[in-house]
Amino acid sequence: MLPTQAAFPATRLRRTRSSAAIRDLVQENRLSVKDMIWPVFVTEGSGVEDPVPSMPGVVRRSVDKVAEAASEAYDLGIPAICLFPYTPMDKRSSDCAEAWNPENLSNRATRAIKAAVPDMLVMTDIALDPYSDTGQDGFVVDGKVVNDPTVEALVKQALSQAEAGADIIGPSDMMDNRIGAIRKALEAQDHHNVMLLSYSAKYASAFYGPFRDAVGAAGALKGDKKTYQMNPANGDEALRLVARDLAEGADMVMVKPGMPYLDICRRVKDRFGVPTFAYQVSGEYAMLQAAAQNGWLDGDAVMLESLMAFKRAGCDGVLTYFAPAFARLAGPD
Ligand SMILES: NCc1[nH]cc(CCC(=O)O)c1CC(=O)O
Repeated sequence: MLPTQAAFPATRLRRTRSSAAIRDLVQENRLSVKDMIWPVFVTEGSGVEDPVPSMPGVVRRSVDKVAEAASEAYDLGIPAICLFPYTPMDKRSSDCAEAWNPENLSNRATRAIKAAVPDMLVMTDIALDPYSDTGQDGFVVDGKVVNDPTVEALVKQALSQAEAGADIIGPSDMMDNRIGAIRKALEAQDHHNVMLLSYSAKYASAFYGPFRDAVGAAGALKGDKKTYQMNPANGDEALRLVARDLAEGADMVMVKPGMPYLDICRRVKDRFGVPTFAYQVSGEYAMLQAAAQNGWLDGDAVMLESLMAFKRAGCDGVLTYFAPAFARLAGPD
């Protein structure tokens, strides 16, 4: 409800913008590194920091370097890291068995982080695209991504991640019934406190391009992901997906990408009042960084403004490649 405002000059809305002190005092939202999850790419080898060309400032790290980066991130105040593996091509296959190998990159990185910084929250990704020879998030049969056999595989993947010590499991695959199936399996195996942060409203977006380069899925991917990821034209459908995932046992939900979908963030937060995250995805990061590198935008300023937009849209937190840069700029709270 908007209060009735007196007419000018009794009301001058510029009064509360007239100094830095008053602007701070009436500021509605604040950014904190405590609300950030840092996505990190993991690759084979040791001592490796391999730049991702389409994401200036982002590298793929070998497991030892991931553990080192996790310690530094923890010291910067970053509470959570999300792991994405660059699986070697010879370990990608049509049965995607590497996805639930206890010794796969993601699981080794989880254990290494937990050994180095036990209090860092580790989030892992559920989907088959880093392990498949098709670049699709599920099994492909007769040219179609099949739902139910994929969910069986995702359950195995989730259990192997929980065994490795993941705190938060993030199903990004967009199959139907995966949250319920994973939750049931986690409970049955006594992983009662493993959290599910569901990529509930994940759109079939062109903003994932640099990510697919980073995990080596771009070359393999034939076609698109439109039979499972959402149509960017839809909003109501996002609410149905969130409602469904919560009913199946999701603890937290996500909207992805972030900046072009802030209306969805706001609707989800208002409607459900559950922990709501946005993923400021690779393409959003890439376009801001590219413009900043060209001197066309002030990099720090647009980083801060874009991150603030998520808070204003109602998000409790954000997955962002900017997490360390933000932390260095803003300092711990
Ligand atoms: N399951 C795949 C996955 N998990 C996270 C992202 C994108 C993240 C980003 O662009 O930063 C994707 C890409 C896709 O769906 O093709």
